Amino acid sequence: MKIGLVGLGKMGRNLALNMHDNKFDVVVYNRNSEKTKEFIEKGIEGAFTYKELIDKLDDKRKIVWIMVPSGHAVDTVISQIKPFLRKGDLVIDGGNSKYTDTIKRGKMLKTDGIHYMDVGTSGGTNGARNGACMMIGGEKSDYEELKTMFEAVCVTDGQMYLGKNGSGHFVKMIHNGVEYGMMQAIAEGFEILEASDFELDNYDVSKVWSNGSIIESYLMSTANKAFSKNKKLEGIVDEIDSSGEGLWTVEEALKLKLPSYVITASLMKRFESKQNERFSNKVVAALRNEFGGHKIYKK
Ligand SMILES: O=C(O)[C@H](O)[C@@H](O)[C@H](O)[C@H](O)COP(=O)(O)O
Repeated sequence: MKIGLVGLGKMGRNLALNMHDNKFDVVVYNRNSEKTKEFIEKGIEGAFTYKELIDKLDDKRKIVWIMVPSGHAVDTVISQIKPFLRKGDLVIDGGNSKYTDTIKRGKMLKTDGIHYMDVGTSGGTNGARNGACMMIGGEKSDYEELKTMFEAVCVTDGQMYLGKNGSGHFVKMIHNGVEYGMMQAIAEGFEILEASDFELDNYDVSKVWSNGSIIESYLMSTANKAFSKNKKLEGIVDEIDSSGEGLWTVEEALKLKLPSYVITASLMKRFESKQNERFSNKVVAALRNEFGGHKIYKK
């Protein structure tokens, strides 16, 4: 099995290295050819055009894994690779696409007999490199064909076939809604600690909470990592970006008329962060930077 990986951003590059370490043949393509050259220097096969990429894949079945930002970029890649694909080939979207877009793309590709698979990928940049969590939607037979690869690049039990096209991205979207709420709760806790007169050390508190407590978690360890570098998060501007998944989760809750207070409030906090100065906003911004390499604004 040979995978053509499109997009050598922070997630794509780590996933390509992870596949390569696990002895899966991977051919990489990136819009900016400098990154492709870096990979070729590391001994990984690269391509500089989509035609070259697809020519280098197995004749029996071309498998192209897209790791580009959600939205327009995914449609652009699909439209550019499609002329080189044939009936039975497989396109995988490993980004954070909106599940409704995934369903539309799957249907559109199906008219030419091209298979589509959605792989919601979690675990941040470190996960992509050393063992990710993947939420997978598409045809079961495609999943079965790729199962050994999913098992190799994910942590144990960290990959799951969830059902038809869209289900992988749907589950990842809700995952991110939960992520918003959990991060916000952690951030508010630290804001209250910070305002108390106990003169608490954020690093110490996040450390003890990371060892045996009920709220011990990947996110708490991430907070501990951020505070180990900067106990008071000095210099971090308290603005939090969002790439869409929280908003889509809230839209879904509204559509289903389900009261989802925490996730909705967490999303509102992000919007509010663009207007007010709050320590809790710095905490969420620092956590996103730690686990996902997302930009933080510095004073
Ligand atoms: O599970 C993960 O590894 C993260 O969720 C990852 O996918 C990314 O860091 C978020 O998409 C950021 O989302 P926001 O930009 O909306 O905070």
